[in-house]
This record gives sequence, structure tokens and C-alpha cells, in this order.
Amino acid sequence: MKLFLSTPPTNLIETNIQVTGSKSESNRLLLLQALFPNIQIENLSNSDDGRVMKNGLGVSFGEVDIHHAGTAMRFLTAYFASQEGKEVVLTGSKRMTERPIKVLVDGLKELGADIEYERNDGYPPLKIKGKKLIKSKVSLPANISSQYISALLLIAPSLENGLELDLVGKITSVPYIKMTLGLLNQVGVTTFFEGNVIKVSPEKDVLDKIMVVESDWSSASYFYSIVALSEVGTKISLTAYKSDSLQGDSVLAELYRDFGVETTFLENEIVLRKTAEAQPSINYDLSNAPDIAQTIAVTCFGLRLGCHLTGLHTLKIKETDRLEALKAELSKLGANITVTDKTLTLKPSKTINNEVAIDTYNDHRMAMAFAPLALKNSIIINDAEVVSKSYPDFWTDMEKLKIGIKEL
Ligand SMILES: O=C(O)C1=C[C@@H](OP(=O)(O)O)[C@@H](O)[C@H](O)C1
Ligand SMILES: C=C(OP(=O)(O)O)C(=O)O
Repeated sequence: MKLFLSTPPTNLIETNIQVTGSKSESNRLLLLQALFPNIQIENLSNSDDGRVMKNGLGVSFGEVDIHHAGTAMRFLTAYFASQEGKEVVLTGSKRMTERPIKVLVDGLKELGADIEYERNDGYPPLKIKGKKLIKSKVSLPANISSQYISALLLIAPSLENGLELDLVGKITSVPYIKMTLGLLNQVGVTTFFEGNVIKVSPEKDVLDKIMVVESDWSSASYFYSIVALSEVGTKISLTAYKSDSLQGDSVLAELYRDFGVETTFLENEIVLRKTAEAQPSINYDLSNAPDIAQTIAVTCFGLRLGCHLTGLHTLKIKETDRLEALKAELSKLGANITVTDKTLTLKPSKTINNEVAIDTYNDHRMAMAFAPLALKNSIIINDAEVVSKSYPDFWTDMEKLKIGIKEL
């Protein structure tokens, strides 16, 4: 599906949007619920990634296809490895077979798991024969993806002796590890995290609790971008959010102040208001919030600001090589951009080319990050259906902002 987005009649916007539940929180809670069925969940994400996770957890034998969902691939690998009697081949999209998983497989094997590579060493598909895992100590590199660590932590309370992780190297995407530990704590599991060591106690039961998933902060980033690109006076309310979020991307509230966007936290919602013009240049280390890098780069381009973004070393192994994808697509729009394997630098742009067709590389965030540029100029988004990976209602919600959307 190719969408033509045209500028709204006015850049002064006022609306209220209900955003779906966090896919990160949802996929963690779904796994915990499979281990401890007395956990109840509300406001689950309606995303593809949430759906494949839920379906995968219902399978005991045969093939499980998790498509593009990184969290489902990593979390289910740990889950099936620890489920005595289950035997599956865990696979995904072509891109998923290029996203590394060796660190997690090695860690699980150290605990006694039976996992084989079906095709290429270090990459899915994986053949997993579930076993009772008795060992409880693992050492693993922490600088490639935090999802390997979260996967081990999520099964940890169900292991006979709990788990002790020794993390090697600089820990990346730390807030996602803290989210995992936070959710474990909320259902009554005791954890410890200091320096490079994480411990999780074994538990036979957890608390009878209704866990309410907060809405997705990474999805909120596109509205931050829209408010930043609109006129002073614009106001967008988003539900259901809270100030004591477990999601690291809630740092948006702080970062977008530099773009003149003020956030007010109300009961269950945030109100984003454009109150001032943006700062002249932007320098952020995004190693704790990699999923908002595309949003921020595009906001800067749309506001004709220069920026220097660092801490982007994980972007090359996500849904696509996001650094190369940003470089290619922003260049088409007229940007002066350079990337390394962990940084992105943008010079203030002079023009924003009109009616450029943006390729999305099977990456939901490419489609959603570029959409706000419709406030500045008409833009075409190729394969726009990719948004369903995390935010299936994205285009319907864009229409509420009066952005003209036509299928080509
Ligand atoms: O644990 C999670 O829910 C996630 C962790 C991050 O991945 P990395 O740890 O690989 O950076 C993030 O990019 C991804 O969208 C979701
Ligand atoms: C990187 C992402 O997802 P995952 O790694 O879970 O596929 C994302 O949603 O930006």
C-alpha cells in the first residue's frame, strides 16, 4: 500500500488520541502469564508483534513463525528452551534470519538448553527441545541487544534455582532491562541489579494481579514530532500514559522540550503542547532509547536543525539497517547527512523536497517517523502497511490530525 500524505489545512492542531499498549510491556507480560497463569493483563498491544507472541506461546510442537518480531524471537527462544516436553522450530521473516541470536543461545546452552541452528550458526531458525534447566549462573555480552538479557530474566523465576547473570561489556538499552525487572517486581518476584550483576529469585507462585499495560511511548514519539513541526498553540492529548513509566522512551517528555514541546501529565494522559521554537542544535546519546532515533532525526530535518546523535550501535541489527535507511531516505528529501556505524550527523537543511516517495524497508518506524513531514510538504510512504508491527491504527490516527491521506 502506497500512501500520499498531503499537508493539513492548518498546522494548528488540537486532538485526542488513544494509543495501543506498549509492545515491550505486552510481550513480557504475555510470557509471564504463560508461566504464571494467575496474572491478568489489560490494555494489551494490538500490534502484529503482540499477536505473534501470543500465538507462539500457544504452540507445543512444530513451527512457530514470529515474522518481524525481535522480542517474540528472543523471549520465545528462552521460553521454549525451558519448557520440558515442548519441541519447536522457531523462525521468522527473512530479516529475522539475519538478526543475531548467538549470545542468547550460548547463554541458554550454558544453562543446559538443547538448541540447534537449522541454517546458519548464530541466526534463526532455531530447533528447540524444551528441557528442565537446573543451572543458574550465566555470563553473557551485554552490548549487542538487551533483549537477550530480558529473555533470560523473564524465565528466571520459573527456574528451579532462579538465575544470576554476569553482564560483560557496556550494557546497552538499559531501560528495557529495568522494565523487565520492574514488571517482575510488580508480580512479586525479588530481583537484584547492581553493576554488572543481576539476580532473580525462583518463585512457585506470583501475586494474583491485574497488570495494566501503559500505552506505547515509542508510538507517542510520532506525535511529539508532529507537535514539534506544527505551530505554537498546537495541542495533542494521548492516553493512557503515566509519569512513573517503565518505558525508557518516556524520556521523550524531556528531550522534546528542546523542540519547544511541553508535556503535562494528567490522570491517565499526557498533553503535548507546542509552546516555543526549537533550540538551534541537537546532541543526544540515544543508547538508552534506540527506537526514537528515527523520529528525532526526521524532526530535526523537518525543522531544518542540525543534529549529532550518538549511541546508535544497535540500529544496524534492527528491522533494517536503520542508519543506512535514514541516510538514503533523508538524502532523497534534500538532507545533508552522514552516518557511521553508531552515529548520525545532520547539517541544517535548506530545502525539503516535495512529493518524495519514502521507502520503508519492512520497518514500521521508517513509515511512522517520516509521516510527520506531511506538515511541511506532501510526501509518499511506500509499503505503508508496515506500521502494523507496533501500531496498526497509525494511519487512522493520522487522519484525526487532518493530514490528507490518499492510497495511490
Ligand atoms: O526489550 C524490548 O522490548 C526492546 C529492546 C530494544 O532492543 P535492543 O535491546 O536490541 O536495543 C528495542 O529496540 C526494542 O524495540 C524493544
Ligand atoms: C527494534 C524494534 O523491535 P524488535 O527488536 O522487537 O523487532 C522496534 O520496535 O523498533
